[in-house]
Amino acid sequence: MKITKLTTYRLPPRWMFLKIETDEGVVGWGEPVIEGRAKSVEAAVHELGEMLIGQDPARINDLWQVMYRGGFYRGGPILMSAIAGIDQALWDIKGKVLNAPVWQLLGGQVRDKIKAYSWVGGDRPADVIEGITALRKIGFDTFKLNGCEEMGIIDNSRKIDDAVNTVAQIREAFGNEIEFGLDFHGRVSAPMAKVLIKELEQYRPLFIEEPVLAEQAEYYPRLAAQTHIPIAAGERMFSRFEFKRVLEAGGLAILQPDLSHAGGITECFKISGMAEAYDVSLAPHCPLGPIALAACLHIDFVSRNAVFQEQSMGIHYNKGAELLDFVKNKEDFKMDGGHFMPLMKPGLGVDIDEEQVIARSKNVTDWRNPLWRYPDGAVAEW
Ligand SMILES: O=C(O)[C@H](O)[C@@H](O)[C@@H](O)[C@H](O)CO
Ligand SMILES: [Mg+2]
Repeated sequence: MKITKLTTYRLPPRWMFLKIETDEGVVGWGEPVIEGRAKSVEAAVHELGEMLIGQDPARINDLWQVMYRGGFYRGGPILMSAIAGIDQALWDIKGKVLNAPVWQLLGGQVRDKIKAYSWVGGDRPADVIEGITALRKIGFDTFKLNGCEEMGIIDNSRKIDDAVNTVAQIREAFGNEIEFGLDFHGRVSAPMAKVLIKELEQYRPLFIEEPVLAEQAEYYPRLAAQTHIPIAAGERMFSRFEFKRVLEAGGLAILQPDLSHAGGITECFKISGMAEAYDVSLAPHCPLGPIALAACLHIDFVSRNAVFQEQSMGIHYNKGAELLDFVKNKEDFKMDGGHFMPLMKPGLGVDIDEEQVIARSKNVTDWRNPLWRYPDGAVAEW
């Protein structure tokens, strides 16, 4: 079998799908994208595609090494997201050829179901509580919310109180019948993270995510040393060579590699094994579309240290398309009591509605993340 064509489709809300065709008619789908830089990743996919045309799609490990090591300059969000989507599509092809779901090819299930969590938006505590109440009705009991708005490098106690007040009201409303992670989203400097974490300790959030930016990862062990709250990060780390450093330094209790940013299934399966060796859990990052989610689920079902799975149903970013809009077999993303069941169809197990993809890929507006500024005009971390 030989790879014959790569076609990319940029789609609402901020996704990109990749279709890889072969000379025997077997097709694989992937989701290479970095939110806000879809066109850059699209260019990278087609640059890397030049090395794939005519190659045997079954040789995933070799093709991965060719794409990664074949370039003198490597790594980073754009190239690793391009490799990720191509890798997902190659695993999709392999599963279809061998008539088995990817988790079966990776050694079979390690669990029967995986807990899902849902984003809950809202700027005021009342909105957040309303959101959680609605999501509980459809089976979720685990949530994630932004831990704070923009936060000055050194900010005042009112900003801290605002952030803590939301969390206090959530605990007040629901006690410990629910759990929630707080995503600091890299918005917070190390000194402010120290203060915020200290004040939040008493409310026992399930985890605190990206308490500081990945480029400040040396603070993760220091912040972990001051708190009992598990620290999570990983969505802005792009290969096992980056994850190696944070595992070695310690401090992270939860690794959150993104299956569409960190080199795909091949790379994230290795990362999950590395994390297990350090007794660190895995919670793949996934605010994206159905192919990215499927890739996460295949890793969840073969990684004992996977603990919960992010998914984007109803996420505040999904304007213009919802998680399963481009999927024919919506029922295969089976949920039971806030847990995903395994995808059973061959390959990634996602049946893409190509007609819809083609139609909706025409004149797509490119999503950009907001550019925040402090009151004094300086750029703030979003
Ligand atoms: O944890 C999450 O889902 C993320 O932090 C998410 O909010 C961002 O990755 C966003 O997608 C960036 O545009
Ligand atoms: Mg995050």
